[in-house]
Order: sequence, then structure tokens, then C-alpha cells
Amino acid sequence: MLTVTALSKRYTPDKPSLEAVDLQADVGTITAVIGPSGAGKTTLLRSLNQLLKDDEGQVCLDDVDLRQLSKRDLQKARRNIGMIFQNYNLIDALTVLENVLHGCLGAKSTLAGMFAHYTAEEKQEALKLIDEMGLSDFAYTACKHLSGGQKQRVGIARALMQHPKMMLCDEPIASLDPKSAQMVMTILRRLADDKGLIVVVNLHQVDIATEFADHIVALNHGRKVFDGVPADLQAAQIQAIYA
Ligand SMILES: Nc1ncnc2c1ncn2[C@@H]1O[C@H](COP(=O)(O)OP(=O)(O)OP(=O)(O)O)[C@@H](O)[C@H]1O
Repeated sequence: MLTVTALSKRYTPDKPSLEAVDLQADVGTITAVIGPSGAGKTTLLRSLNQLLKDDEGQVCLDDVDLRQLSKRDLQKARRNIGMIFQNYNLIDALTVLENVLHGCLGAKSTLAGMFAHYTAEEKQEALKLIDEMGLSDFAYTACKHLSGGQKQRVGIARALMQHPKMMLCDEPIASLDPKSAQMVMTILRRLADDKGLIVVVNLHQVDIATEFADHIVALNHGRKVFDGVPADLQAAQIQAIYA
């Protein structure tokens, strides 16, 4: 379980970008974070992975407060957290298989990582994940030849190579056409349902959030202004969130 308590972040002293945000996310669920541009969605996601410093509050994954860990222990704990991004963060010149294998670099020694030495088991696992993402025909294709939706599925497979407990997805469908967006969200739903992952996803599309999420958190000016199930999010509240 993910438990966030009183999480706050200021990039500049006079303006909070997150203010005392609480949230809980269970295993096997999708939490969608919505809100207008500048509301603090990316700041929240990056704080969950402790990529931002100088924040306040608690971020507990299975009762371990990530904010209290030493640098070394945080590095280890981060292996439990996969991330996917709006711009995919792939190496375009490398093949799908090579990009997916990069997902296990965090667990390797610096030397093995430098020489990109992967075991037969790791290659087999990467190929299985590529197959699960419907990309077997592209395993040896350079990522630069893929569509946005295909690239995002490579990003998901790469994150799964870490065997994460939680996936943080920062606007993963913002650059995709509606069909690819549905496909990516369906995959995230499957990861929650079948693999029991905690999925936290920043979204601009309220309709997609209500279709796929178990739980919606809305932010505005860094404050939580809604926290509940999709059925409780009424039109008037949506208007207020985006006002
Ligand atoms: N590195 C930074 N330095 C200073 N201020 C920042 C920085 N990053 C974000 N902010 C500010 O923090 C607030 C929240 O930004 P954030 O990117 O988290 O919002 P968001 O909801 O993800 O927006 P969007 O939907 O446009 O991506 C904004 O006012 C933004 O200007």
C-alpha cells in the first residue's frame, strides 16, 4: 500500500506547489490524479519517487517511509517503483529489446551495466514482456521507427523489468491518439488487476480517469480538492476543479 501524509513542496519560498496532500492507494488499484495545468500533478508524482528534494511529509510504500531512507537504501527502494513518461524516455536508436533490457540496469553492478551484459533469463523475460505488450514483431526494430502508442508500450515493458510494486505514470497518454490512449490505459488496468500493481497516473482527461481508475484525486493550486471514487465526481465538482 502507498500512504502519503501531509506532503508539501515549495520550489520557491513564497509559493507552495503541493500543500499537505494526503492519499492512499491499495495494491491492485489505479489512482488517477487530475487537475488543471500547474496544479501540482507532476510535482506529486516526482515526490512519490523522491526525485524532488526539500519536500515535507511522509511517503510510505509498504510501511517504509521513503523520505527517511539513506541514499543507498532509497536507490534500492526505487527498484520497487516503475515510471513511465509522456515523452517515453527511450533511446530511439536502440531496439525495443535493448530499451526494455535497460529496465534491469538498476539491479546490476556498474560494470555489468556499462557493458550492457544481460543474462539469457533477462533476455527471455524482456521478450516475454514485449510479447505481452503486443510488440513481438518489433523486438529487433529501432524505437525511432515506432508510433507513440508503441513507444509507450515499450516504456511500460521496460518499467516491468524492474518487477515494481508501484507504477508512476506521468501523463502517459497525453501525446497519443484516442485508440492508442485506450490501449495504454487498458494495459495499466491489466497490470493493476492481474499483477496487483499500485498504479498512480496523472491524467488531463477526466473521462479516461473515470473510465479506468478506481480512485480519483484532484489537485488545484497544490491542494487536494477531491478524493473519491469516479461515481462521486459530479459535473459541478469537475467544473470547480478546472475553474
Ligand atoms: N522546477 C520548478 N521550479 C519552480 N517552479 C516549478 C518547478 N516545477 C514546477 N513548478 C511550479 O509548481 C507548480 C506545479 O507544477 P506541476 O508541473 O507539478 O503541475 P502539473 O499539474 O503537473 O502541470 P501540467 O499539467 O501542466 O504538467 C506550477 O506552478 C509550476 O510552475
